[in-house]
Amino acid sequence: MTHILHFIGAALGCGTKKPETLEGPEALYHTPFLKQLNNLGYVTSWEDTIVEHNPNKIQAGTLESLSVVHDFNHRLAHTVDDSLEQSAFPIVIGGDHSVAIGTWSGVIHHLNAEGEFGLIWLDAHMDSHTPQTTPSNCIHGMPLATLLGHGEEELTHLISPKAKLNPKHVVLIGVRSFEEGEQKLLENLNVRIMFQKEVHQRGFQACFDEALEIAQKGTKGFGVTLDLDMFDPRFAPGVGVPETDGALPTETLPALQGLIQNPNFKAFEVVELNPTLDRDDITLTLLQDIIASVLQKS
Ligand SMILES: NC(=[NH2+])NCCC[C@H](N)C(=O)O
Repeated sequence: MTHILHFIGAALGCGTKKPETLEGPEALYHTPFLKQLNNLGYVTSWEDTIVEHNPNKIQAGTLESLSVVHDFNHRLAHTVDDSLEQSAFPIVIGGDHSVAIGTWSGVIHHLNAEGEFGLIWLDAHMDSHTPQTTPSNCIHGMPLATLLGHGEEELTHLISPKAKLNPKHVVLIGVRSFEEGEQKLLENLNVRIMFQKEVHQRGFQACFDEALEIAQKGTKGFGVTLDLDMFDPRFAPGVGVPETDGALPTETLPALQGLIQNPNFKAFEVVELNPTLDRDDITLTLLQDIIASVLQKS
């Protein structure tokens, strides 16, 4: 199967107190990575970069930035939808993790799969706060709750007035930092959470295999959203909210290898690259290695 890959930059930073995540897509854009993928037999294009519109200079990492995040995600969702309409495979490059609201709302809307889409959330955090439970007021701590239908209607009802995800098709892997409010929400919803401790015990491959089952059973397709802070900070220093004792690339990348060949896999997203915090492009290089693994044909 020939895949047309659409890279979509999601240059958003106002969901976090360290808004330089909006420089993430640009950092990848300026590497020869896409050219190298064309040599691998892919038809690749950098489709678009969605940029943040913040005319009133609202401070990043506050609840007031909700309108900026809404406007941004509305445009992102339509871009992702268009991409799928052209039978391409969207690869979204963030941006802070609140871009997930736009990416997955767009994919799910396109597939007409509200409540019938699987999402694998690879992250050190749960990102499942609502404006009522958030300790930081940062919207990048809320995207999963939003997609599950909890939070401000402006975001939960993006594109269509329905919850995008059914908790039974969602799984988190790598969690090791969270607060009570978000934990309660996910536990009440019975979402499968694989804490990093479980990953250490069972190995990433076994966890990911189980996640694939959960995300594909009874769904119209699935996606993967990967927050670079899932990794141990030694391997991904360029993120805003690093957490020690994270995943190892040597264990994670082989499990993602060739995922593109699964016909149920509809889109991929990598978020939270903050180039100003990176060292020697370690995180930028890891991001490319991750995508290359997913795209590796056997
Ligand atoms: N996408 C992220 N890096 N999220 C980190 C969230 C950290 C913390 N739980 C908060 O709500 O502020």
